[in-house]
Amino acid sequence: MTAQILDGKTLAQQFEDEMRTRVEALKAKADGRTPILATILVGADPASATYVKMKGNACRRVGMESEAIELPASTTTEQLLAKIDELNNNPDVHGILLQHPVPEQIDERACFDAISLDKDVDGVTCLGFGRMSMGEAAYGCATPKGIMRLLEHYQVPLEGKHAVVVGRSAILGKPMAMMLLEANATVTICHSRTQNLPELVKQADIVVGAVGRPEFIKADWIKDGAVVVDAGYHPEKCGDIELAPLVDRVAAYTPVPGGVGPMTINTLIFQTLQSGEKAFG
Ligand SMILES: Nc1nc(=O)c2c([nH]1)NC[C@@H]1CN(c3ccc(C(=O)N[C@@H](CCC(=O)O)C(=O)O)cc3)C=[N+]21
Repeated sequence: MTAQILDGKTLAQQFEDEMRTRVEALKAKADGRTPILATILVGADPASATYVKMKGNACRRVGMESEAIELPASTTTEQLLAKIDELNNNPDVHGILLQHPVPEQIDERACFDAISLDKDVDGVTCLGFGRMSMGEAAYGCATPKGIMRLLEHYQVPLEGKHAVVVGRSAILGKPMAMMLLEANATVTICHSRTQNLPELVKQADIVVGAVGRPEFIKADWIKDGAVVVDAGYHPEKCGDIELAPLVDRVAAYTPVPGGVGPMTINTLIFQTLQSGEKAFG
Protein backbone atom coordinates (compact mmCIF):
# COMPACT_ATOMS: atom_id res chain seq x y z
CA MET A 1 0.00 0.00 0.00
CA THR A 2 1.30 3.44 -0.84
CA ALA A 3 0.24 5.99 1.72
CA GLN A 4 -1.32 9.28 0.77
CA ILE A 5 0.87 12.21 1.74
CA LEU A 6 -1.11 14.89 3.56
CA ASP A 7 0.85 17.68 1.91
CA GLY A 8 0.43 20.72 4.13
CA LYS A 9 3.04 22.74 2.31
CA THR A 10 1.25 22.57 -1.04
CA LEU A 11 -2.17 23.08 0.52
CA ALA A 12 -0.95 26.14 2.42
CA GLN A 13 0.37 27.60 -0.84
CA GLN A 14 -2.95 26.92 -2.55
CA PHE A 15 -4.84 28.57 0.32
CA GLU A 16 -2.48 31.56 0.12
CA ASP A 17 -3.35 32.00 -3.56
CA GLU A 18 -7.05 32.06 -2.64
CA MET A 19 -6.44 34.46 0.24
CA ARG A 20 -4.52 36.93 -1.93
CA THR A 21 -7.66 37.57 -3.96
CA ARG A 22 -9.74 37.98 -0.81
CA VAL A 23 -7.22 40.42 0.68
CA GLU A 24 -7.31 42.50 -2.54
CA ALA A 25 -11.08 42.63 -2.44
CA LEU A 26 -11.05 43.62 1.21
CA LYS A 27 -8.51 46.40 0.62
CA ALA A 28 -10.60 47.78 -2.24
CA LYS A 29 -13.58 47.93 0.11
CA ALA A 30 -11.59 49.37 3.02
CA ASP A 31 -9.95 52.35 1.24
CA GLY A 32 -6.59 50.57 0.97
CA ARG A 33 -6.43 49.52 4.62
CA THR A 34 -5.23 45.99 5.23
CA PRO A 35 -5.59 43.49 8.06
CA ILE A 36 -2.67 43.65 10.49
CA LEU A 37 -1.34 40.83 12.67
CA ALA A 38 0.67 41.91 15.71
CA THR A 39 3.29 39.33 16.66
CA ILE A 40 4.84 39.40 20.12
CA LEU A 41 8.16 37.70 20.76
CA VAL A 42 9.51 37.83 24.31
CA GLY A 43 13.22 37.03 24.60
CA ALA A 44 15.65 36.01 21.91
CA ASP A 45 15.23 32.25 21.43
CA PRO A 46 16.46 31.76 17.85
CA ALA A 47 13.92 29.06 16.94
CA SER A 48 11.02 31.20 18.23
CA ALA A 49 12.40 34.22 16.36
CA THR A 50 12.45 32.17 13.16
CA TYR A 51 8.85 30.99 13.56
CA VAL A 52 7.62 34.52 14.29
CA LYS A 53 9.46 35.82 11.24
CA MET A 54 7.81 33.08 9.11
CA LYS A 55 4.39 34.22 10.36
CA GLY A 56 5.06 37.86 9.43
CA ASN A 57 6.36 36.80 6.02
CA ALA A 58 3.23 34.72 5.38
CA CYS A 59 1.08 37.80 6.12
CA ARG A 60 3.00 39.86 3.59
CA ARG A 61 2.86 37.12 0.92
CA VAL A 62 -0.93 37.44 0.84
CA GLY A 63 -0.90 41.25 0.97
CA MET A 64 -1.58 41.73 4.69
CA GLU A 65 0.76 43.39 7.17
CA SER A 66 2.35 42.36 10.42
CA GLU A 67 3.72 44.43 13.25
CA ALA A 68 6.58 42.67 15.02
CA ILE A 69 6.88 43.47 18.71
CA GLU A 70 10.04 42.27 20.40
CA LEU A 71 10.35 42.45 24.16
CA PRO A 72 13.40 41.66 26.30
CA ALA A 73 13.73 38.32 28.13
CA SER A 74 13.39 40.24 31.43
CA THR A 75 9.82 41.45 30.62
CA THR A 76 7.37 41.10 33.52
CA THR A 77 3.80 39.81 33.35
CA GLU A 78 2.56 43.36 34.02
CA GLN A 79 4.60 44.80 31.15
CA LEU A 80 3.39 42.13 28.74
CA LEU A 81 -0.22 42.61 29.87
CA ALA A 82 0.15 46.35 29.25
CA LYS A 83 1.40 45.69 25.71
CA ILE A 84 -1.48 43.30 25.00
CA ASP A 85 -3.95 45.85 26.36
CA GLU A 86 -2.52 48.48 24.03
CA LEU A 87 -2.90 46.11 21.04
CA ASN A 88 -6.45 45.18 22.11
CA ASN A 89 -7.33 48.87 22.01
CA ASN A 90 -5.59 49.61 18.72
CA PRO A 91 -8.26 49.52 15.99
CA ASP A 92 -5.59 49.00 13.30
CA VAL A 93 -4.64 45.62 14.80
CA HIS A 94 -6.88 42.68 13.83
CA GLY A 95 -4.99 39.76 15.28
CA ILE A 96 -2.54 39.19 18.12
CA LEU A 97 -0.03 36.34 18.29
CA LEU A 98 1.89 35.81 21.52
CA GLN A 99 4.62 33.32 20.69
CA HIS A 100 4.86 30.39 23.10
CA PRO A 101 6.87 29.74 25.23
CA VAL A 102 7.48 32.99 27.12
CA PRO A 103 10.23 33.29 29.78
CA GLU A 104 9.33 31.51 33.02
CA GLN A 105 8.79 34.62 35.18
CA ILE A 106 5.80 35.49 33.01
CA ASP A 107 2.31 34.12 33.67
CA GLU A 108 1.71 32.89 30.15
CA ARG A 109 -1.89 31.81 30.73
CA ALA A 110 -2.83 35.26 32.11
CA CYS A 111 -1.24 36.89 29.07
CA PHE A 112 -2.95 34.57 26.58
CA ASP A 113 -6.28 35.24 28.30
CA ALA A 114 -5.75 39.00 28.13
CA ILE A 115 -6.03 38.82 24.32
CA SER A 116 -9.51 39.97 23.36
CA LEU A 117 -11.64 37.24 21.81
CA ASP A 118 -12.11 39.08 18.52
CA LYS A 119 -8.31 39.39 18.08
CA ASP A 120 -7.47 35.85 19.28
CA VAL A 121 -6.66 34.63 15.76
CA ASP A 122 -4.16 32.10 17.19
CA GLY A 123 -6.93 30.56 19.32
CA VAL A 124 -5.10 30.52 22.64
CA THR A 125 -7.62 31.99 25.09
CA CYS A 126 -9.65 29.94 27.58
CA LEU A 127 -12.76 31.66 26.27
CA GLY A 128 -11.99 30.72 22.68
CA PHE A 129 -11.22 27.14 23.72
CA GLY A 130 -14.43 26.86 25.69
CA ARG A 131 -16.53 28.29 22.88
CA MET A 132 -14.92 25.99 20.30
CA SER A 133 -15.45 23.00 22.60
CA MET A 134 -19.14 23.83 22.86
CA GLY A 135 -19.47 24.17 19.09
CA GLU A 136 -19.80 27.97 19.27
CA ALA A 137 -18.05 30.42 16.95
CA ALA A 138 -14.41 31.08 17.84
CA TYR A 139 -11.09 31.15 16.04
CA GLY A 140 -9.50 27.74 16.35
CA CYS A 141 -6.16 27.16 17.97
CA ALA A 142 -3.76 27.44 15.02
CA THR A 143 -2.00 24.06 15.03
CA PRO A 144 -5.00 21.78 15.71
CA LYS A 145 -7.23 23.90 13.46
CA GLY A 146 -4.58 23.63 10.74
CA ILE A 147 -4.68 19.85 11.16
CA MET A 148 -8.49 19.84 10.88
CA ARG A 149 -8.32 21.92 7.68
CA LEU A 150 -5.74 19.50 6.26
CA LEU A 151 -7.84 16.43 7.13
CA GLU A 152 -10.93 18.08 5.69
CA HIS A 153 -9.18 18.93 2.43
CA TYR A 154 -8.06 15.33 1.99
CA GLN A 155 -11.53 14.12 3.02
CA VAL A 156 -10.17 11.91 5.78
CA PRO A 157 -13.25 10.36 7.42
CA LEU A 158 -13.48 11.25 11.12
CA GLU A 159 -17.04 10.41 12.08
CA GLY A 160 -17.15 7.40 14.37
CA LYS A 161 -13.41 6.81 14.01
CA HIS A 162 -11.12 6.28 16.97
CA ALA A 163 -8.69 9.19 17.19
CA VAL A 164 -5.86 8.87 19.69
CA VAL A 165 -4.19 12.16 20.61
CA VAL A 166 -0.84 11.71 22.32
CA GLY A 167 -0.22 14.91 24.29
CA ARG A 168 -2.47 17.26 26.25
CA SER A 169 -0.95 20.72 26.03
CA ALA A 170 -3.14 23.82 26.17
CA ILE A 171 -2.49 24.91 22.59
CA LEU A 172 -2.18 21.53 20.91
CA GLY A 173 -3.35 18.26 22.50
CA LYS A 174 -6.42 19.54 24.38
CA PRO A 175 -7.90 21.67 21.59
CA MET A 176 -7.04 18.91 19.08
CA ALA A 177 -9.06 16.41 21.10
CA MET A 178 -12.05 18.77 21.33
CA MET A 179 -11.97 19.53 17.59
CA LEU A 180 -11.90 15.83 16.73
CA LEU A 181 -14.78 15.26 19.15
CA GLU A 182 -16.74 18.10 17.48
CA ALA A 183 -16.14 16.24 14.20
CA ASN A 184 -17.77 13.14 15.75
CA ALA A 185 -14.62 11.11 16.25
CA THR A 186 -14.28 8.90 19.33
CA VAL A 187 -11.33 10.47 21.12
CA THR A 188 -8.73 9.08 23.50
CA ILE A 189 -6.23 11.51 25.03
CA CYS A 190 -2.93 9.98 26.13
CA HIS A 191 -0.10 11.64 28.01
CA SER A 192 3.11 11.03 29.95
CA ARG A 193 1.36 9.08 32.71
CA THR A 194 -0.76 6.91 30.46
CA GLN A 195 -0.30 3.19 31.07
CA ASN A 196 -0.13 0.82 28.10
CA LEU A 197 0.48 3.66 25.67
CA PRO A 198 1.56 1.38 22.78
CA GLU A 199 -1.64 -0.70 23.16
CA LEU A 200 -3.84 2.40 23.09
CA VAL A 201 -2.08 3.85 20.05
CA LYS A 202 -2.49 0.46 18.35
CA GLN A 203 -6.28 0.95 18.46
CA ALA A 204 -6.18 4.26 16.63
CA ASP A 205 -7.71 4.87 13.23
CA ILE A 206 -6.15 8.33 13.49
CA VAL A 207 -3.04 9.05 15.57
CA VAL A 208 -1.99 12.58 16.44
CA GLY A 209 1.54 12.99 17.79
CA ALA A 210 1.63 16.05 20.02
CA VAL A 211 4.08 15.22 22.79
CA GLY A 212 7.04 17.39 21.84
CA ARG A 213 9.66 14.65 21.96
CA PRO A 214 11.53 13.51 18.85
CA GLU A 215 10.19 10.21 17.47
CA PHE A 216 8.70 9.29 20.86
CA ILE A 217 5.85 7.39 19.20
CA LYS A 218 7.25 4.23 17.63
CA ALA A 219 6.25 2.92 14.23
CA ASP A 220 5.35 -0.54 15.58
CA TRP A 221 2.68 1.00 17.87
CA ILE A 222 0.66 2.07 14.84
CA LYS A 223 -1.74 -0.25 13.04
CA ASP A 224 -1.75 -0.82 9.29
CA GLY A 225 -4.05 1.55 7.42
CA ALA A 226 -4.11 4.25 10.12
CA VAL A 227 -3.95 7.98 9.40
CA VAL A 228 -0.86 9.49 11.01
CA VAL A 229 -0.67 13.17 11.93
CA ASP A 230 2.62 14.43 13.31
CA ALA A 231 2.40 17.80 15.05
CA GLY A 232 5.93 17.60 16.43
CA TYR A 233 8.75 19.82 15.20
CA HIS A 234 12.32 19.32 16.29
CA PRO A 235 15.70 20.76 15.31
CA GLU A 236 16.56 17.31 13.94
CA LYS A 237 13.89 17.97 11.25
CA CYS A 238 11.79 15.12 12.56
CA GLY A 239 8.50 15.01 14.40
CA ASP A 240 7.05 13.12 17.38
CA ILE A 241 6.41 9.95 15.37
CA GLU A 242 8.87 7.49 13.89
CA LEU A 243 7.62 7.94 10.35
CA ALA A 244 10.05 6.23 7.98
CA PRO A 245 8.92 2.61 8.59
CA LEU A 246 5.26 3.65 8.24
CA VAL A 247 5.16 5.17 4.80
CA ASP A 248 4.16 1.98 3.00
CA ARG A 249 1.72 0.56 5.50
CA VAL A 250 -0.46 3.45 6.69
CA ALA A 251 -3.34 5.06 4.77
CA ALA A 252 -2.01 8.60 4.99
CA TYR A 253 0.52 10.66 6.91
CA THR A 254 1.74 14.22 7.37
CA PRO A 255 5.41 14.62 6.45
CA VAL A 256 7.83 16.56 8.69
CA PRO A 257 8.67 19.12 7.47
CA GLY A 258 5.94 20.08 5.01
CA GLY A 259 2.87 18.80 6.86
CA VAL A 260 1.39 20.38 9.97
CA GLY A 261 3.84 23.32 10.27
CA PRO A 262 2.81 25.20 7.13
CA MET A 263 -0.88 24.62 7.96
CA THR A 264 -0.36 26.17 11.41
CA ILE A 265 0.96 29.37 9.88
CA ASN A 266 -1.70 29.35 7.18
CA THR A 267 -4.46 29.01 9.75
CA LEU A 268 -3.09 31.95 11.76
CA ILE A 269 -3.07 34.24 8.73
CA PHE A 270 -6.42 32.95 7.44
CA GLN A 271 -8.04 33.78 10.77
CA THR A 272 -6.34 37.21 10.69
CA LEU A 273 -8.00 37.79 7.32
CA GLN A 274 -11.36 36.71 8.76
CA SER A 275 -10.89 39.15 11.64
CA GLY A 276 -10.02 41.93 9.18
CA GLU A 277 -13.11 41.13 7.12
CA LYS A 278 -15.23 41.47 10.25
CA ALA A 279 -13.59 44.74 11.28
CA PHE A 280 -13.92 46.35 7.86
CA GLY A 281 -17.49 45.14 7.57
N1 LIG B 1 1.30 31.10 20.29
C1 LIG B 1 1.90 30.17 19.53
N2 LIG B 1 1.25 29.69 18.45
C2 LIG B 1 1.84 28.75 17.65
O1 LIG B 1 1.25 28.28 16.66
C3 LIG B 1 3.17 28.31 17.97
C4 LIG B 1 3.78 28.85 19.11
N3 LIG B 1 3.12 29.75 19.87
N4 LIG B 1 5.02 28.44 19.47
C5 LIG B 1 5.78 27.49 18.71
C6 LIG B 1 4.88 26.59 17.87
C7 LIG B 1 5.61 25.97 16.71
N5 LIG B 1 4.97 26.44 15.52
C8 LIG B 1 5.37 26.13 14.24
C9 LIG B 1 4.84 26.75 13.13
C10 LIG B 1 5.29 26.45 11.86
C11 LIG B 1 6.28 25.50 11.65
C12 LIG B 1 6.73 25.23 10.28
O2 LIG B 1 6.22 25.79 9.32
N6 LIG B 1 7.71 24.34 10.06
C13 LIG B 1 8.20 23.99 8.75
C14 LIG B 1 9.70 23.82 8.80
C15 LIG B 1 10.36 25.09 9.17
C16 LIG B 1 11.84 24.93 9.41
O3 LIG B 1 12.21 24.51 10.52
O4 LIG B 1 12.58 25.21 8.48
C17 LIG B 1 7.55 22.69 8.31
O5 LIG B 1 7.11 21.92 9.15
O6 LIG B 1 7.53 22.44 7.10
C18 LIG B 1 6.79 24.84 12.74
C19 LIG B 1 6.34 25.15 14.02
C20 LIG B 1 3.98 27.31 15.89
N7 LIG B 1 3.86 27.40 17.21
